[in-house]
Amino acid sequence: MNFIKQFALQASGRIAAPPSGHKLWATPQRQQVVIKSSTHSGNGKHMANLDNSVHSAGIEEVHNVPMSVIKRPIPSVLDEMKVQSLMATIDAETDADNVPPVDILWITGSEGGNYYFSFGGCHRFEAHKRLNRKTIKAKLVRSTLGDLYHYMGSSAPKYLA
Ligand SMILES: Nc1ncnc2c1ncn2[C@@H]1O[C@H](COP(=O)(O)OP(=O)(O)OP(=O)(O)O)[C@@H](O)[C@H]1O
Repeated sequence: MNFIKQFALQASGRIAAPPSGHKLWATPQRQQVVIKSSTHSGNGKHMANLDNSVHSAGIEEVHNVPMSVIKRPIPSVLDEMKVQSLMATIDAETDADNVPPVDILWITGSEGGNYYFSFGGCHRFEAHKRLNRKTIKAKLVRSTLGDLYHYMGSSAPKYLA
């Protein structure tokens, strides 16, 4: 746990905190998953230049985040054709890098647990889910409960522990 706390403490501001390479993830349930991160896509293209949201514009590091740790509190309204099209793109190994990483809000709870919230990227998320992908490419946007309130209003949790 000290190792994980080190990551959390080092992180400040809207940056992807962990260094490149393997990262040990902890969920509130204390599950631990080793995943890989990189600043480059598989074919060497620099992902940061492909599609930056306003939230992740300054973040270059891309992580393979386990789908199972991502909370999506707001149901998606989906365009079925777009989901199907994205599934085909993601499934075609050579085209997969055309799909940019989603943004994930990373919040550290008051007792040190890590929480990963996602609001946009509805079609990319759904496509990964239907393809039974275990992970999704994402940029981690260091966030607070205040940021969560911005998305969820009074439905936002008052604390995360
Ligand atoms: N076959 C495809 N269909 C749709 N988008 C694709 C496809 N291949 C690559 N992309 C890229 O994937 C990204 C999809 O992002 P987009 O904002 O359109 O949807 P989303 O974020 O997944 O869902 P939403 O905007 O509804 O939350 C775009 O950058 C788009 O260029």
